[in-house]
Amino acid sequence: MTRLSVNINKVATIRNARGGNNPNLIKVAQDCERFGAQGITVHPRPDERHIRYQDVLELKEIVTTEFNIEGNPDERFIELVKRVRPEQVTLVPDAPDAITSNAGWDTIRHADHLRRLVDTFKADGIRVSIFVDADERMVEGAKAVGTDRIELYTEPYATHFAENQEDAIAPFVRAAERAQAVGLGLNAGHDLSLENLRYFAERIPGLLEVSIGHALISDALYFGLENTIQMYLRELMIA
Ligand SMILES: CC(=O)[C@@H](O)[C@H](O)COP(=O)(O)O
Ligand SMILES: NCC(=O)COP(=O)(O)O
Repeated sequence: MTRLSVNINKVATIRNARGGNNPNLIKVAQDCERFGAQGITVHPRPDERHIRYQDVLELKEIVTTEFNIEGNPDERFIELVKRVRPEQVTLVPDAPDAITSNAGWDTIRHADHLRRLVDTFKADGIRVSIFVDADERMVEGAKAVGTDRIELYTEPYATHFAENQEDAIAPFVRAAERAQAVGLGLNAGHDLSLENLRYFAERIPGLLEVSIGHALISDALYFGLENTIQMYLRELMIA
């Protein structure tokens, strides 16, 4: 079964627009869980433009499903994650000024750095996932540094899905098969949506978790949060 982790970055974006506490991030996280989400994902960025470091500390107190913290492992991020000890940390190679995540790690070039990070988080009992492109060499590189899981960066899939679904999914199937062959757990995320999720989940072997934020929170404007989470869960309920 593929689990749904709701990324609540965009809820914090709206809250921060007015400087107050509306919408209340803590309540939204609790409601996501109540409505069926099997995890909560946040991606604190150095400029705290949406999730603040303080949010992560407060969320740790109330999240009862899987808490997944994503981000670029700079010193502040490492310290935060080790303090919070979420179920999972996802390492993402974001430039500080990137509008959003736009690539996976080069797991071969950065092998030593990644190995040290994996070791430090695993020593605290935190499951580690490494964000990678759908490239079998990068999957093998991730395995070599000792990570528990990888997260496939799905933006290229989402972009090409409208033109040619089979071509869009093909590298992701190959990467997933490689992950299975080498014994890596598999997550996926970025730009997954009601349009492209079922096709992806039906074809990707061993898909353990998807984290979805931008499209899901946007859909919630039209369908409401509870309905929207149920709609995404239905897309994942496949034989
Ligand atoms: C790691 C990843 O794929 C991203 O999707 C990220 O979590 C989204 O970040 P923003 O919400 O800042 O675009
Ligand atoms: N890891 C991906 C994630 O958390 C959400 O990405 P998006 O759905 O906001 O593109």
